[in-house]
Amino acid sequence: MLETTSVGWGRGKHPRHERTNETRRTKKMEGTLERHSLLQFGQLSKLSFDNRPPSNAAEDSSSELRNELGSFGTDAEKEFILSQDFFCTPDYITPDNQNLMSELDINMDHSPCPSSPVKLTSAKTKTKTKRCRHADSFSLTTSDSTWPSKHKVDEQENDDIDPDEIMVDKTTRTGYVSRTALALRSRVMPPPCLKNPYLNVMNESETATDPFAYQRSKCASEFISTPTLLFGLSKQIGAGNFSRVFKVLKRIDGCLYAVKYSTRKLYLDSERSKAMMEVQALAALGFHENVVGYYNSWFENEQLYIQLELCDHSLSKKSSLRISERQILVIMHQIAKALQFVHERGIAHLDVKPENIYIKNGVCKLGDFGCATRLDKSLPVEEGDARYMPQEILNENYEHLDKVDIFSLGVTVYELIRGSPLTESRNKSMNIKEGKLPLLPGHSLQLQQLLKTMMDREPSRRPSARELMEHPMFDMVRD
Ligand SMILES: Nc1ncnc2c1ncn2[C@@H]1O[C@H](COP(=O)(O)OP(=O)(O)OP(=O)(O)O)[C@@H](O)[C@H]1O
Ligand SMILES: [Mg+2]
Repeated sequence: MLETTSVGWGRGKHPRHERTNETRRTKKMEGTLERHSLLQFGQLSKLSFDNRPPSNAAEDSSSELRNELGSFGTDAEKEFILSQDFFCTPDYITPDNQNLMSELDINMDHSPCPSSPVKLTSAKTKTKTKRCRHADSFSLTTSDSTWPSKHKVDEQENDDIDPDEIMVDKTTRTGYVSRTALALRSRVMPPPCLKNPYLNVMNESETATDPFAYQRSKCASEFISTPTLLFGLSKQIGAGNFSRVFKVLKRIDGCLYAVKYSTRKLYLDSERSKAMMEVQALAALGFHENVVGYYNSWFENEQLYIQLELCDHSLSKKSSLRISERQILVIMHQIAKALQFVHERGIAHLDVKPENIYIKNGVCKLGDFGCATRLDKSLPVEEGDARYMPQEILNENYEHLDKVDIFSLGVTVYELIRGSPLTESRNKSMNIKEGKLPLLPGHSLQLQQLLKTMMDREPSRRPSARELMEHPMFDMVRD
């Protein structure tokens, strides 16, 4: 069995006992939801910034999702409808006739905010504090019109707080901390603020030209209201070993996204830092059409949420279908492009497999950067799914981490050609790891030869992603 081949894999993202297809199937069947425990409106913070407009989410209309949800009938299906509770308040459908502007007017305090607050003792100055505080809470309500009434009540109850508690700096505006902010902070546990280790690999000019660098660092320290409230309708579309993925509608822009969240609660800083590696890798990489787009991430209720570009499905859906050689070449070429991009930024993916390759409008996107590490071995190596890993990784030889991805892509393509999930037979998987591929009837010898090289036992003999891209086999699919 495959497990026997994965000796010494305890450190990986995929524990040995969770590697079997059976377990995987069972996991994917888990449609029930831990309902409201997530929405405790506490312990949240914003890690990064919405840094790109959605590329196409708008075209996938919200009404489509509403229709899909509306057609659910059975109890099992209703389970999924309940998943809406995950991401939204009970009024999860934004009323069509809402008049946002007039609501803003009602909340708006037109009084000027004092530019330099001073210690307030008189009734008059107390009023000033109130005004300023109103202005502050206005900014919250504009960004989140569904700010829970529970919080509003809290604020009113706190109305008699001694201004001394509020004015932390008596002379400068920058030192002003509003009551809203104080109330928020009392419920917030910010994530550890770390330097992005994946960004170190970029040369200075690349970092300097990162158009979002400023916003990222600025927003890393910002607190916002419960971010899941920003999302309306939702429906589970995937599950991994430690995560679930939802298709969600973002209220404010009306676009659909995928939001992945960790099923395990991350109580320790070390656990949170580890989970954050995935978003740090995504953020450091930036945009590439063959890499799943990253928008935002945050901690809420000790779970990490990642807002991603929504794709149609993963390639694993295709592994039961017969795929033509041309389609195979398209997939290989597009993922080789993604790998070239990732490797050039000094990063290895280390979990390339059909489940982690998504299709959107016919374009392949590499996703799930939960195992991403640096090629220079300055970060810990956490290997992906053992079935797709070459022997050297199992022997903890990390000299050629980029070639690990090439090997995994070879196995992925081999699996797609076979049309059935990889066998868990030890003998067969050992043969693959040795580069001994059985003949693949109906496919060109050139393709089979290429796969054999990609899965060579000796990593240095495998082509690099760039070499792969330039292979003449791909001439017919190059755009
Ligand atoms: N952006 C997305 N668009 C559409 N579906 C997605 C997206 N991200 C993830 N999925 C679906 O959710 C599944 C699980 O996601 P992902 O692989 O990121 O989770 P994971 O817990 O890291 O997985 P594992 O550790 O088991 O590899 C994917 O196989 C895919 O089917
Ligand atoms: Mg995955």
